[in-house]
Amino acid sequence: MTPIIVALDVPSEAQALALADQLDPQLCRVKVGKELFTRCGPAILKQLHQRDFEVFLDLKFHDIPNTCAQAVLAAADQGVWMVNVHASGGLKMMQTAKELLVKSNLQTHLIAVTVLTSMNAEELAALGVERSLEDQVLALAQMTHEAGLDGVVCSAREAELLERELGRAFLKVTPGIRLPDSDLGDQQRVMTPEKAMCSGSTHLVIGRPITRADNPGQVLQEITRLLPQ
Ligand SMILES: O=c1ccn([C@@H]2O[C@H](COP(=O)(O)O)[C@@H](O)[C@H]2O)c(=O)[nH]1
Repeated sequence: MTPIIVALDVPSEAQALALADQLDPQLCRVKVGKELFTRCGPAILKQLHQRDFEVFLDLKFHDIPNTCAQAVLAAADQGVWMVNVHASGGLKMMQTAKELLVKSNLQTHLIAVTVLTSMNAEELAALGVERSLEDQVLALAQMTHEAGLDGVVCSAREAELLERELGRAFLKVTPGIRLPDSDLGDQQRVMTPEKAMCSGSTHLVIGRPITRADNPGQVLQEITRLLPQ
């Protein structure tokens, strides 16, 4: 199965479906994030499922344990393939969400965001985090693992460390993927698709390098060809 997840960061159902219709569900999954979901609601998930896409609902829940768990359950009830929370919500928040999914017999993958790929070491320090960025990613990933979740969102730069410490089966879902000629935009911890896969990423989240291309379907095919088999 393909490791590529295309981020459909657009403001309307029409734009999201026009993009999806240029992508092959054999070559990618799609990600629905805060912008699209807040504008379109669960209807967009149904439309994407009807087109045979598996969907990562990227709403990054972060709340008290009961509220977070119920939100994760509501997402999983929509039939999404993957949903996420912020690891900084803590062990109990993550455990409660996972337990509710298991009790409800839902197979949706639950992962947790460590440190956003748009952040660098200085910005993390400005939040009062005294550990290095890598140590903070590792500490949050270890907590996520302890809580029984399926994996984390991290940058590809930390994937090798996490594979060494937590194993290959623990998912490393990595945004901040850029082609050599792509604009970085607001991303700071970036890597190319091939290097990310060789560094231990299990899934690549790719937004603008595909969605802002003149021919998104063709760029998806080109990236697929570049990946190690
Ligand atoms: O740490 C994170 C967590 C989530 N994201 C999301 O991934 C995509 C990346 O899009 P690009 O256009 O390829 O930059 C976007 O939807 C983010 O919300 C992230 O970038 N970093």
